[in-house]
Amino acid sequence: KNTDELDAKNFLDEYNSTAEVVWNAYTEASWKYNTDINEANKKEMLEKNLEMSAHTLEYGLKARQYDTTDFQDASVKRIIKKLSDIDRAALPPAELEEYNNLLSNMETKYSVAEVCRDDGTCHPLDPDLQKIMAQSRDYDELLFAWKGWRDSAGKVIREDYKRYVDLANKAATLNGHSDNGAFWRSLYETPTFEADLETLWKELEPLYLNVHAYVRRALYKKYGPKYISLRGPIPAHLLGNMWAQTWSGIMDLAIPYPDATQVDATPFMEAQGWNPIKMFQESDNFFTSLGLLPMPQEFWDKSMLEKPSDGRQVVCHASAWDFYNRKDFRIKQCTVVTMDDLITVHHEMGHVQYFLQYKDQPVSFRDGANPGFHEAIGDVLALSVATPKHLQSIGLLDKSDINFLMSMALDKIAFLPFGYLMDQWRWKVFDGRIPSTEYNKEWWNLRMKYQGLCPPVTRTEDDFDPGAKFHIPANVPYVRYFVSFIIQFQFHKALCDAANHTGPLHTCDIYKSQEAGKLLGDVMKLGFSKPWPEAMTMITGQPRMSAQPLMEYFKPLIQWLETENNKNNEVRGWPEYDWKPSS
Ligand SMILES: C[C@H](NC(=O)O)C(=O)O
Ligand SMILES: [Zn+2]
Repeated sequence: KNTDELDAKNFLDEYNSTAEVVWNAYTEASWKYNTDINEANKKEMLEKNLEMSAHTLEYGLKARQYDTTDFQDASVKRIIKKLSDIDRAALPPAELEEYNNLLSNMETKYSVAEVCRDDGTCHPLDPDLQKIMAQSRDYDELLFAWKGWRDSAGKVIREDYKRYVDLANKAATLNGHSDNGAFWRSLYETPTFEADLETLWKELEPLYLNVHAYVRRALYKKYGPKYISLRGPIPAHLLGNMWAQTWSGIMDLAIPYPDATQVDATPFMEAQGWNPIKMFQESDNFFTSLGLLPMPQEFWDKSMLEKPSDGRQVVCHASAWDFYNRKDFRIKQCTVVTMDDLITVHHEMGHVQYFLQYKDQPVSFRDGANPGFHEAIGDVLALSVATPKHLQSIGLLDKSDINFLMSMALDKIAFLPFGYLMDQWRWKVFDGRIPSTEYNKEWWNLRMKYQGLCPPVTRTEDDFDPGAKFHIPANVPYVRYFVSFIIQFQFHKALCDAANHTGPLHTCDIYKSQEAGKLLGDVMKLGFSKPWPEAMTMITGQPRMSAQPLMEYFKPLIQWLETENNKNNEVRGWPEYDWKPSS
């Protein structure tokens, strides 16, 4: 083994400069394919992917030659350790090619899937089916979109997925992990990670049960006893979202005080002629108001901020892109002018801000402190943007606190069980606790256990409902969003303290606070260079994930919900777990 630290430093310099070139080439090809899905672009992307894996393999094997035990420089040790895990590059060439083809085929099938009516008109997920799921209040039309999407997008990738699991596990074991789920969890560098997540969920479950019971009552009023049991699970297609992962789409049914001013800024955005560019400029303005970095001109020149109207097929799922040349950063989003998408704009801009802040780190450190950090940044700013005070200041609405907190809870609290169950399903698939013969049964067992949902129509193993959620065909881990929805409230509280905010946490708007911006900017500059508990301590003064700030933020609503649900003698949970809606 090579114990020469100077030699290792030179090796890492060579790695860094060659990686920037190879990763940039792949990212450009991947962008081209994602914004113009066709065979030629797919071929180019797959070639560049193989070149990237060849580079990862070459340098990964060299990195493994070093024994860094007695090295002085902690960063050199950290990078050598990270390089030594070569992920899919460990697969034999034929299987690597098969794996990459599987991944691009699954993501493409998802992105081009449509649901067609008897009259021949067909609907893509974005914007058509998403709009139906958020706005329709017709039980059968919702069922048409819900079942149609799962038939068109989920069912068709079930066999691909089975093979993907085998290859992902093979790559993981070749890198010394027990299975691919263990590899994904290793990115958090936290031996007690699973126990920590369960502790957080147990603390937050009572909040979720209160929101679930309250929303079930609202849906009962709308759809009646045929379709809703006040002691049973909720049919999964009635929650205002294709995956029932956030519920603000049915805020009109759940609003506590209908005569207090509306909570949804969408009508105001439309009335004032907002367009996607304006939404991104508004977000950029928020970041610079904190003293954070503005988007570079290249961002405005090269991003795709709307769904193209020239017939190109694109991957509409919103994403932020780092081109690893310290200059080029983009967002790809099929933006619609709604409050919901204004929040998503801030989410994606948070990723780009992180890219900008750590762009001078070595490529191995151009990542979030952990994947949850990366997902949290944009949401932290959105917590300020969504406040009545801030929306007023940008000429949008005003309203009562409970209505506002309910709209936030329908997204932030409703999401927690979904964010938690997605990778519980995948970790069990990867470690064999869920065999392929039970993919769908176990998916719905988890959907029932954590979310208190049931399918509106019978599901079988001919279906593959997890495949109808982007991150499954796209091989994007998901527990990062559960982590993000916890830590974003820790960050929010810390930044509000830095901004000398006084009063209840949910009224805090850090807009224009240079102190808050500096705190956040300094953490983003670290990238992946330090273990995330150090980054957490820099912001919050302590190293752990904690549910306390989220509970503090929602405190006024929790009390209101307890009172309201007790008044209605609501059952918390779904003891009638085998109830089914009439179909
Ligand atoms: C929460 C997650 N966000 C994202 O992919 O950007 C989702 O959309 O499911
Ligand atoms: Zn994200």
